Amino acid sequence: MSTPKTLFEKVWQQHLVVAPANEPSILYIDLHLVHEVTSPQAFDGLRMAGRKLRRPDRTVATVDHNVPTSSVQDRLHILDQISSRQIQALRQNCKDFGVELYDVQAPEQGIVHIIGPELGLTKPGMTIVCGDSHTSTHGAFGALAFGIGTSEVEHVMATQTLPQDKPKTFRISVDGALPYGVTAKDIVLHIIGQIGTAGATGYVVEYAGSTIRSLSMEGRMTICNMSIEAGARAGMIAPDQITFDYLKGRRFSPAGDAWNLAVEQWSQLVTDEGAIFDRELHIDAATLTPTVTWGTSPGMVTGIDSTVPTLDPSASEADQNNFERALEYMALEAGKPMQEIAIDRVFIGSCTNARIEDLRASASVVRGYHVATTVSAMVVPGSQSVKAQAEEEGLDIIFKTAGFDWREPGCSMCLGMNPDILAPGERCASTSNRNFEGRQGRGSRTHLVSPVMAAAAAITGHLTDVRNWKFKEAN
Ligand SMILES: CC(C)[C@H](C(=O)O)[C@@H](O)C(=O)O
Ligand code: SF4
Repeated sequence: MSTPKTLFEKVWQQHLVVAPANEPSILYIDLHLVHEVTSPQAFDGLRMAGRKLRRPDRTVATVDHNVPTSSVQDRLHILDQISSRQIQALRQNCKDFGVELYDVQAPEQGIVHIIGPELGLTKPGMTIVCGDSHTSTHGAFGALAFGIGTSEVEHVMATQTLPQDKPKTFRISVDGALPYGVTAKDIVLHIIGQIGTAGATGYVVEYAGSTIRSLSMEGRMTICNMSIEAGARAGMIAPDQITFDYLKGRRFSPAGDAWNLAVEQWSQLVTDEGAIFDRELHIDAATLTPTVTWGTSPGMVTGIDSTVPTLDPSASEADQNNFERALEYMALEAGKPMQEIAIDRVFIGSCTNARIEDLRASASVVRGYHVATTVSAMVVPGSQSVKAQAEEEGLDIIFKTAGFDWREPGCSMCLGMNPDILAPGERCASTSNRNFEGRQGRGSRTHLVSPVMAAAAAITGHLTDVRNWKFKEAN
């Protein structure tokens, strides 16, 4: 019998072109996703070298980071010069190099990590890269998916391969039923809080266990998305019936006999019994609570029913300094109950939490209520398709009636690269993935939360324990 293998090892081995000793291996890349920010120099490099794209048919581009979300009109006439130039460059490059581009008005447009899965471009067992750190999202399908730098983007464009050092493997098993009010976002925030933002550096994480198995694809994507915030090279979840059901019938999913064959092959993509990981962590789901960040890194988390932590005198000097700096930046005092933190803005969006299920969850909290008078709140669907689906279900009406701004798809307030930013000093409950200093605009203060927690905060005007929420029925 052959040695038991992990899911990662199977995908890795199936894509090895060569594996020379003492040098990085060369991996074949199945799918290359492209957006406007990290591709211009790569295309320029190809142009200067007089090269073509090796596999334009395995390359797909969209615009997400820089597009305004205020109105279709604003997207067609982008005022910001840098954004406008980057998007214009992507249009020209895709034309010159024969790449499919889902432009602002295309029904397929959206955040790159949202459209890959929803179009069925993302498939189990693939290698997927993109010049974007949150490419880890696609690992939820049992793909090996990771972010690459601009020079690597050029390498993949030219050769459809990538030199890679083999990462180590780390299995994080979460078992048991999720307590009421606890979501996939809370699981991943908890994990990052526990292992730290460098806790998975050098590893590919496989999420396993009954809790993970019970999650929808949306929830699994939320978890894999934030793997990078724990430093991981990638996050992966073995494909199963939930994965197959999600993919069936999607535009680029196999159909007919090819579907049955694909499912048969995808079903092999599980970690074999007895396979050895370099590291393992077990989490009991019963210990999880709705989790929120208080500081300026995704690892600075606490339970919503807890308080802003106090300085740990046994921590290293560097950690103590970081801690104090974070409190100062966030304008918080140690010991303050999390639920007493008032917020100015709410952002429901991003590749972490702007899929249809996320919007449904937020809407279920919002239904029948109104946004607090002190709060300005927005919902930014992750893609045109999510937006259309939400509108079909009437979720937009629930949000708009409650006083939320209902926007066009894009990265939006997840990062300050488009007009959706916080004013200096403003505090936001956000469903995104990063709360770094200045992430949502200069001087912005971010609390990372789940979609239901963001919705509850919008209504009450402060961080709120969604476990006590009184849901109102549709009338
Ligand atoms: C702009 C892009 C390169 C960046 C990333 O790599 O993640 C962005 O998507 C982010 O989330 O910070
Ligand atoms: S939504 Fe945010 S995290 Fe995701 S790709 Fe866009 S900027 Fe990056």
